[in-house]
Amino acid sequence: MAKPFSFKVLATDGRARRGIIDMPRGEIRTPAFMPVGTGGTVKTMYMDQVRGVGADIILGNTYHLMLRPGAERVARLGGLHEFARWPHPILTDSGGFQVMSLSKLRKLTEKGVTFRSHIDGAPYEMSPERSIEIQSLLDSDIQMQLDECTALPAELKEIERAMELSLRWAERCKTAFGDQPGKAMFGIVQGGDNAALRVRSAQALSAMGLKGYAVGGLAVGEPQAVMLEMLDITCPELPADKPRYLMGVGTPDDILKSVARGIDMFDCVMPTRAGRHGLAYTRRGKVNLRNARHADDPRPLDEESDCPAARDYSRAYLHHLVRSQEALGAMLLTWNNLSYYQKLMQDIRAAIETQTFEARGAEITEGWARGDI
Ligand SMILES: CNc1nc2cc3nc[nH]c(=O)c3cc2[nH]1
Repeated sequence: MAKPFSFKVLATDGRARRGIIDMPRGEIRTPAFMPVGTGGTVKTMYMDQVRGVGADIILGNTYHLMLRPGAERVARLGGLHEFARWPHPILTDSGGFQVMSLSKLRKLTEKGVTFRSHIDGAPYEMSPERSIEIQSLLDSDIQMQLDECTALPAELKEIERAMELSLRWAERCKTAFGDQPGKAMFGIVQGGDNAALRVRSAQALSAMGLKGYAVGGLAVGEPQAVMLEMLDITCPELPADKPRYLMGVGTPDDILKSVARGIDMFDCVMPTRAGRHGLAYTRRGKVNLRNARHADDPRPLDEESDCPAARDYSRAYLHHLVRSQEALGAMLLTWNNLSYYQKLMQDIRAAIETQTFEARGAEITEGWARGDI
């Protein structure tokens, strides 16, 4: 019998929580940052490196994998962990968000979404049941419900319609998921920027007794203040003994402020995407290696880092690689960025354990403000 899914809060500091999720494929130290592994790969990284920077779990995109190479094919080849050689936990999103942001000719009804692939125009339909089936074929450890994320700003009645549809789809996903020992299906709170709808969504999902809860419908272009206000409203309505996952977030500053409001899990393409565009995250803020000011700078990004990409290469060399569009440029900067994000999470976890989260957060923020010397 597989070890059941469990979440324990080990320490709190204000509303911030230090916890641990225990699953058959390993433990997830929270607050956790999940590197995005869109098509079964964390772009430009070997999985050993992803593990090496301290990631306990990665995110896989159902939409991309169902289109190519196909969920049934991945299942025939032993599942996503085997396919991508990542033996630790994987969370897959449901695909709904990517359908609405990437696919063509999409139509959404009570049944689900129909759409055409952005790759070859082939027609697909995705119901809540099919989304869970695909995530199970991928052998995903944490599966997300199919939902409808409303783009903001939106009319109140539109936000309400999508929130209520997402609740009905949560019930259908819970039924379709059934009882997969050692795995979890998370619900997703919707409700846009409306407090009453957020509360209704969170309370209805909490009543379903799910293993974890995501806060969706945010990081869709709204100001940070609106996102944080929605967390202030939503988190208190979710069970304190279950993980809370803020989807698609975010910058290091977003993460600090969201942990302070009770969020335990994050995913964001920023560190990986920025790495491919010549941007480095460091404890002194962001450094754009495309900038000519780095052309003769012999210093590494951060001499104190334990990541070779940050410690062993000059800015001049990184600038050269980025300007010449050498693959190694994207590789080293992605490595640096993921290492920085994991170090940030490690500092956050340690600060909560020692009840120094607020002070540590202020120190980290000052480091960014000091800017890159
Ligand atoms: C990058 N921002 C962002 N990525 C998201 C992914 C999501 N998936 C499912 N449901 C969501 O509401 C949702 C919201 C999101 N915001």
